[in-house]
Amino acid sequence: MTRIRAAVCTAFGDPLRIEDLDLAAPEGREVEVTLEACAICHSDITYAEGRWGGPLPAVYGHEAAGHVTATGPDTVGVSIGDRVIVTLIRSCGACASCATGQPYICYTAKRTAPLTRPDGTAVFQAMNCGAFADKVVVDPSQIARVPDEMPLDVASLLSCGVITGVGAVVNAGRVRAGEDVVVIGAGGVGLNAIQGARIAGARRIVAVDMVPEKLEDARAFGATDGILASEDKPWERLADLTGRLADVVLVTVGHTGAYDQAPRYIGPNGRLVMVGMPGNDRMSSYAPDMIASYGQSLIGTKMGDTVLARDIPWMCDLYLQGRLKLDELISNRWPLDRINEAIADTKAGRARRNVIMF
Ligand SMILES: N[C@@H](CCC(=O)N[C@@H](CSCO)C(=O)NCC(=O)O)C(=O)O
Repeated sequence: MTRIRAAVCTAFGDPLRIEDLDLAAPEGREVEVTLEACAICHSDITYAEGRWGGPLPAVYGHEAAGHVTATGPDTVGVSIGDRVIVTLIRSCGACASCATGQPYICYTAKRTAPLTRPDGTAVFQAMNCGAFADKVVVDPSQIARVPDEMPLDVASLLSCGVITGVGAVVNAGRVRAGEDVVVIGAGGVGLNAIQGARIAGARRIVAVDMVPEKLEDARAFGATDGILASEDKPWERLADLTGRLADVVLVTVGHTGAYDQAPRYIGPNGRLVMVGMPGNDRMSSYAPDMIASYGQSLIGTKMGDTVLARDIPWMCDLYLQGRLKLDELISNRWPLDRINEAIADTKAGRARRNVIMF
């Protein structure tokens, strides 16, 4: 058992409270990772506001990186000192999802409960991580090694926003060279979808956002064009710009309004890739006859359909070659004590990624 400092949610919607907690020692194959950085993702905010439910008290945070400081008695292939990212993708390796190459939708992996208050009260390790804390204990399936040349604050972004955006394009959307791509939302995930489309060789990459400055950001990450979502019938601008509808449309924000509009941008045989996750029970509507008669597909994706052992090495290489922008994604670094200010800044839509440094 180790004493850690963590940001704890005690009531949905309230500021997180910095508390000392006890973290159990790693059991079985588990590993303890001392964190250097954890970025704030909109999913942390959705949980902290109660829009996805879940037990309380809880520690959120799931986009992290650090180095391994302890291993369980049965851990294999991981050494103390390894520099790793920590993700929420916990996979058992044996269920139907894992056996068919989809560890990102394994829902059978054993849940651990390593967190307690000093008085013994259980604290929920949200999203399998609880990484708004200076240390975590996680399953080894959740970690991936990163090269020594890669700073860990930058590496932390790979744990969610980058793999979700790039993976949605490459793994889920299967964008091919020469296809036209629309990315709705140019925030922390959308910018990565945009650079994923650039890496995949898309012809036109059209960013759609409510905020003009975000369309400028989008261009820096590879967008060829931008459409202001606040315009009347913004989808009509697509044909003006490119002369055709899109092959692939990605919704990267958790807004049902964006999902309602998305099919308007898709051409015959096109794919709608659903990435952003609205709160529970939020609905969108579609015209099924159009989707059927134009042979279109709706594709849901969690964590960019990422297989860590396959995808993290190539993304690290692309970063080191200067082809995957990561440094540019970090807006600010914050100490854990100021996490509520960092969350407010993320909620205000000002930041690409705010990173908590331990
Ligand atoms: N509506 C769902 C929760 C949505 C969901 O799947 N959230 C993801 C976080 S997205 C990462 O940015 C998740 O992995 N949640 C935790 C988990 O699956 O263990 C619901 O009702 O739960």
